[in-house]
Amino acid sequence: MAKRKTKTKKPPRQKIKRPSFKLSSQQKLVFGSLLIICGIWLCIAFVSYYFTGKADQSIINTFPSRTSNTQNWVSQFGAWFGEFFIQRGFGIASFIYSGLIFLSGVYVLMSLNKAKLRKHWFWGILITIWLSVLFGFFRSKTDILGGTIGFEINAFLQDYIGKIGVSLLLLLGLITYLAIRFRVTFESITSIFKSAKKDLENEISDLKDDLIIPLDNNLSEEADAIKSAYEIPLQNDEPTKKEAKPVKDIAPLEVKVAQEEEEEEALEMKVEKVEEELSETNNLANKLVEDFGEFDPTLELAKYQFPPLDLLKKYDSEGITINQEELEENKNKIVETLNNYKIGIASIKATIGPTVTLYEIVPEAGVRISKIKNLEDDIALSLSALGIRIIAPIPGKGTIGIEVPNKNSTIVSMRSVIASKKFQTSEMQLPIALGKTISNETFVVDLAKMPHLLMAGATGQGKSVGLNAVLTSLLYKKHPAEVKFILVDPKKVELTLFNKIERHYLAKLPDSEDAIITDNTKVINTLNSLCIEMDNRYELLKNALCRNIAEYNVKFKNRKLNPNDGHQFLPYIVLVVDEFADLIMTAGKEVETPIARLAQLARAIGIHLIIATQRPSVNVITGIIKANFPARIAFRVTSKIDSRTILDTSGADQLIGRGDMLFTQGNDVIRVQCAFVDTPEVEKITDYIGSQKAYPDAYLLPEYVGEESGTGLDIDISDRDKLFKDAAIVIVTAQQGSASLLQRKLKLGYNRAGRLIDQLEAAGIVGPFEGSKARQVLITDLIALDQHLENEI
Ligand SMILES: Nc1ncnc2c1ncn2[C@@H]1O[C@H](COP(=O)(O)OP(=O)(O)OP(=O)(O)O)[C@@H](O)[C@H]1O
Repeated sequence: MAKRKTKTKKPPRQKIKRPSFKLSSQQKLVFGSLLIICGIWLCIAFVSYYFTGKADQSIINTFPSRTSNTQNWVSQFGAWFGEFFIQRGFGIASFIYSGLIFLSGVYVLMSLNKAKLRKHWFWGILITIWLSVLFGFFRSKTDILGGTIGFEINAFLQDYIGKIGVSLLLLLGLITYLAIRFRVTFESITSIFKSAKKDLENEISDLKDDLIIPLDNNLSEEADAIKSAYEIPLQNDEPTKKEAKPVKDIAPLEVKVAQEEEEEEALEMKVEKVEEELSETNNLANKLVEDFGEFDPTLELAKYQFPPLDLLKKYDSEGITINQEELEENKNKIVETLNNYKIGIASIKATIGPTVTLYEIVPEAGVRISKIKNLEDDIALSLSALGIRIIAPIPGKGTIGIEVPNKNSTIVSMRSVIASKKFQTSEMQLPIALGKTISNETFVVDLAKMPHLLMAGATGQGKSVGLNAVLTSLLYKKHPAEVKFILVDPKKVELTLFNKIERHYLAKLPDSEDAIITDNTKVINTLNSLCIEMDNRYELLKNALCRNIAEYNVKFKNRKLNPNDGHQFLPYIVLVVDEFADLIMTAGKEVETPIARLAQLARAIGIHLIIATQRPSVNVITGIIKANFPARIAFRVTSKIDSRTILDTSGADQLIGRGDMLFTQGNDVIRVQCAFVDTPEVEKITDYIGSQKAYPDAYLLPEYVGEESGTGLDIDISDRDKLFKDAAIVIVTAQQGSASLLQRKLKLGYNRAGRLIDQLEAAGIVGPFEGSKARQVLITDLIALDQHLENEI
C-alpha cells in the first residue's frame, strides 16, 4: 500500500510545486527588497514604540482611520505592530523578528541557501521565546521588556516548578542552545583552556627563541615601508628622477589611491592562496577531530580502572609523635653544647618532620659558621643520637640547621602521599610521590624533568622500597597506554611481582618470554634495543616538527599526524635497573655505553632511566654516568666517600636508615623520609591491575640483533604467525611495507602487525626499517611471491 501511495503521489507534487518557488532575478530583487524594507520599517516601529507607545494607547484599540493622530514614527500601523509584538507579544526580543525579516530579504536578494535561512528562523524563534521568558522572570507584571507572552509563560511555570525551577530551566535552555548550535561539549571547554595554556607556553618559549630575529625583520620591514612610501609617487609622476621625495610634495592623491587599490588586489590574491593551503591542512585535522574527537590513547583499554587507595595500608604510627619534652630536651642540649664552645645563639626554632626534627639556629653576630660545622661530631655525641646532620648555612635562609632524629620515628605510608592533594592534583608528566620532607610536606617530583634518577644506599636501608614507591606512584597516576616499564632485576626477587602487569605496563624484547629481565646478556640487548627505539622516536619527532614527546603526543591526539606515515601515540618508557653494580661488574662497557647514550639523549623522547645500586663506588658510578644523572637519591651509606660519590657531598653516611634519604637535583640537598610500601601492598596493586583486561602482549621494543647472532633477522619458518601469508599478500598487493597497513587490513593490534613485518623482513619480502618511511617491498607481484615462498621450503 505504501508503495502505491508514493508512486501515485510523487509526480504531481513535483509538477505543482517547483515552478511556484522559482523566482526570476527581477522577482527576487523586488521580493527581497520588500522584505528588507519591511524589516527596517518594523524595526523603526519597535524603536518608536518604546518612546511613543504610551501616548498611542488611546488609538491602538480603535479602528484605523485617517484622522487619528498617532505619535509613532511610522504612524498607526507602526503603533499597532509595536503594541502587538512588544506589549502583547515577546517584549524587547521582538526585535529579532524584524532582524529575521531583514535577513530573509538579504537571502532572497542574493539567492543564498534557504536551508540556512530556515535554521536562522528556527533558532530565532526559540531565542525570542527564551529571552522573553528570561525578561519576564525579573518583572512583576506585563511590560515592554518581557511582553505578555514572557510574563504569562513565567507565571504558568512558576505555579508548577517555582522560581528556582524556572531559573534552572532557563539555564538548561541556554546550555542546550550552546550545545546544539555551537556544538559545545564539556571536553571542548576543557580543551580550550588546556590548549590556551599550551599555546601561551609555546608562545613564551618561541618568543624567547626568536627574540633577536623579529627585531631584524621589523627593521627591514620598516625600511621597506619607508622606501616604498617614497618610491610610489616618484614612479608615477617623475619617472626619470632617481632621488626620493616626500609624498606631500607631489600630492598625487588619485594616483596614490589607484596605486593602493592595485597593491591591495595583488596582496589579496597572494593571501587567499596561502589561506587556502593553510585551511586545507587545518581543516583536515579539525574535521577529523570534529568527526572522531581527539585521539584517545586509552581507548583500547577504555574500561581500565586505576587501583583504588584502599589497596594501600593505613598505619597506626602515622602522624607525628614527638612530644614537647623531647623537643625541650634536644633544644637545651644543643644550646648547652654550643655554649660550651663559646657559641652564642640568638634564636632557635624547631620544625618537626616524620623521622627527624630540624632545629634552625640563628647564631649571635660574629660567630663563624665553619666553627659550628666542625662541632658536628661533638653535638652528635652530646645529643647521643645517630643521624645528626648539620647544614651550615641552610641555603637561602642564612640560618644553621641541625637535624636530630626523633626518638619514635613515624612511618610515612604510601597511602598518605598518594592521597595527598599535591600528588592528586599534580600536572606533572611523570609524578612521583617520594615521601615527606622535614616539614612534613608531601614531596612530589617529576621524573620527566629529572630526567634520570640514580639511587644508592647500603643494603637494607630502603632502596627496594624506594623503587617500589616510584613504580607505585606511576601506577596510580598513569594509564597503561601512557607509560611502560622495563624492569631489570638481577636479584630475581625484588621486582617479580610486576610480572602480573606485563601486558598492561611492561615493555620487552619481541623474542623474550619474561618481561622482567634477570639475565645480563638480555640486559645488553634490551639497552641496545632501547637505543634503536630512541633513534626511531627522534625520527618521528623530526618528521612531526616537534621538540619533545609531550608536543608530539598533543599533535598526534589532535590528529595532525598521519598514522600511515608511521606516527603513533608514544608512551613514556621508564627503565628501572635494580642492582646496577652487579651489571657493570659483569658486562662493563657493554652496559655503560648504551646507558650513557640513553642518559645523554633520551630525555626529549620520553625514555627515563632509574638506576639503583648498593655500591656507589666510582667504578660503578663512573664519571660519564654521574654526569648524565643529575637527580640522585642517597639512602644511608656506610662511608663519607660513598656519600660523596653519590651526592658530591657528605651527609648520606649520617642518615638513620629505614627510608631516611637525601634527594638532590643539582643544587640543594633535601632530606626526605621515603614513603613506605610493603610487598603485600604492591602485590595487591599488581593483582588488581593484572585482573583487568590487558593488551594482547607487552609493549614490544624494536628487535636488536646482537653481534654474536649473525646476519639479519632469523625467524624460524615454523614460528611464523598464522597470518604470515595473508600479510605477505596484503603488502605485495599494496606495494607498501607498513605495519599500520596490516593493522587496518587484517584488523590487528600494533604489536602483532609489527611482528609480522619483522617476519616479512626475515623472509626477504620487505626491506629493512627506514625510519618513518614505509619499508621497501622486495617482491613485485603475487606470482613472484608464490615462487618466493615455495623456494623457501
Ligand atoms: N620508607 C621506609 N619506611 C619505613 N621502613 C622502611 C622504609 N624503607 C625500608 N624500610 C625498612 O627497611 C627494610 C629494608 O628495606 P629494603 O628492602 O628496601 O632495603 P634495600 O636497601 O633494598 O636492601 P637490599 O639492597 O638488601 O635489597 C624494610 O623491610 C623495612 O622494614
